Amino acid sequence: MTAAEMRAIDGAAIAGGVPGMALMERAGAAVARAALVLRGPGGRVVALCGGGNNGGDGYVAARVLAEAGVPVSAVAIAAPDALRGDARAAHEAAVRGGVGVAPGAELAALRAGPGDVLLDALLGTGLARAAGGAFAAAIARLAELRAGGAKVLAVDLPSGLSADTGRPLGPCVQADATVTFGFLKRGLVLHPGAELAGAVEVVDIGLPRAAAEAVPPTAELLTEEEARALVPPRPPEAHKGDAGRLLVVAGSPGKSGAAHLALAGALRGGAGLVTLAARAEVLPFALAGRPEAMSLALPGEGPLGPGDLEALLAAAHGMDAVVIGPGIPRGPETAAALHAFLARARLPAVLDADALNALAERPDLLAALPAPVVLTPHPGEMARLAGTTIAEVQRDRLAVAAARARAWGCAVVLKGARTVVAAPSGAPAIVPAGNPGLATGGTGDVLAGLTGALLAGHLPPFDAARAAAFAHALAGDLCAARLGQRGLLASDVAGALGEVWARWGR
Ligand SMILES: NC(=O)C1=CN([C@@H]2O[C@H](COP(=O)(O)OP(=O)(O)OC[C@H]3O[C@@H](n4cnc5c(N)ncnc54)[C@H](O)[C@@H]3O)[C@@H](O)[C@H]2O)[C@H](O)CC1
Ligand SMILES: [K+]
Repeated sequence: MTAAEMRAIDGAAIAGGVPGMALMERAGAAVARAALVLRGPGGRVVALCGGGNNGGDGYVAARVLAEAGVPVSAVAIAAPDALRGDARAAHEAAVRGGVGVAPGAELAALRAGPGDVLLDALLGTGLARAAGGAFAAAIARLAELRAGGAKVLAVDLPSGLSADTGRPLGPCVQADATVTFGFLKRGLVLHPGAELAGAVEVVDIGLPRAAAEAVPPTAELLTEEEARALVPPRPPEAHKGDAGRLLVVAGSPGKSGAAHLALAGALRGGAGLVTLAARAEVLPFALAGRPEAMSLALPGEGPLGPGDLEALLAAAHGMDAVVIGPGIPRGPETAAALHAFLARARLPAVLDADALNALAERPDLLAALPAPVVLTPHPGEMARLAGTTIAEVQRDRLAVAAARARAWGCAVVLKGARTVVAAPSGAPAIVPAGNPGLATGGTGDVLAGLTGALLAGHLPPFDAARAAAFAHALAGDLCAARLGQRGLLASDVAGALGEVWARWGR
């Protein structure tokens, strides 16, 4: 959920007769429970409270702990007389319940260490700008005390983190754990928010189902079970033609490995028959150790261009899907040739790497293609295709992927930490698997081949893209567990796809 979506659900719940104070009570009680889990023997709890409802949750948690006899106090980072509504009531109840509330000025004198828990109830989904003044000072103090051994428990989300993008707006709390209310916020799943939040617990605060259903999600977290369900089991009587025929156009001198890895991804991805089309000099290296693949030499030399069109169309005959891009020889003539090929072959296609770079000159051509297309850009390729910068792409990966998928009428797999998969309509999916070990040469080629294999197996493009992105990330996690992130190679990831299928019973 985004902050606005949470506000809408909250509003619908209150309009539907659930008092806001009841929500705040459950939120605060859940925070109190989590604080007891984090607290060490004899530890104290201190709630640092802001001026909105996030602060109100902090006051409720402090009161609940005081009622349970836990040593607890609060620090008012926003002056209590400026509090309104439920937050004001929560503060008053805390004071009545015996919670000592110190003014923000006393923050510098606050002591906390091992065993103690600091509640970050400064700012939640109401964050509107970078924290400054007393809020920035409180965030800095939390970091100092955490360095001294105290634990930080974030209320709803680490203060300073954008609930929508996963990026801090300015100074931001680093938490050990976060208790979030009702639904995961996007920012807790996307990087770097996922690290800033620590261990995230989603708690039910009694938001009615009807209130939640009134606000359809605009992003989905893809679960392993959902990804698995996208991949159909093989029918008992399957033959290799049913499993799909895939054409892979990949590789050039110096980049024959890209073709090799795309083939590995395609074969381990379960394509029934895989054919590589590449310049003759690429084939011996690309096919080495891959006797399962077939091949076709593209006559001519240099960049792919109009001269390759007839040979590629002949190769595409009878195929179910095509992967184009990993390591292809590219020149100014390549974009038009690829477009002509896709327009005439009318095959579901995965476009990766240099095919994307070629099309960056004419991304408008994508919208008019006759068959479904999956694009698998990394942030640099996306920036070129979208005519923007990498920083802009990374600032809001979900929004960029969704907007480009809509504009180009394609499924888009925006690779990187927390891969995002978007379709021309509907909510984009976040893939909560994968690790930095996948940031190594060739893993993208494996993903392109794998996605092509699923497309060739007649999965709709968004399903193929989501299943492939999850399976690939999970294979990367299985490899990292064995080899470390540093030791992981792209070819290991292709091999580990087999373990993913075995785990999924596919
Ligand atoms: N989702 C729910 O159903 C429930 C959520 N609860 C909690 O409420 C907060 C959101 O509360 P809200 O009052 O809208 O906002 P905040 O407390 O996050 O912010 C308060 C206030 O602070 C101002 N502000 C914004 N940015 C800054 C800044 N950088 N520095 C200083 N002040 C800033 C802004 O004007 C805000 O109004 C949610 O996260 C949950 O914790 C409910 O308690 C339970 C139901
Ligand atoms: K917070």
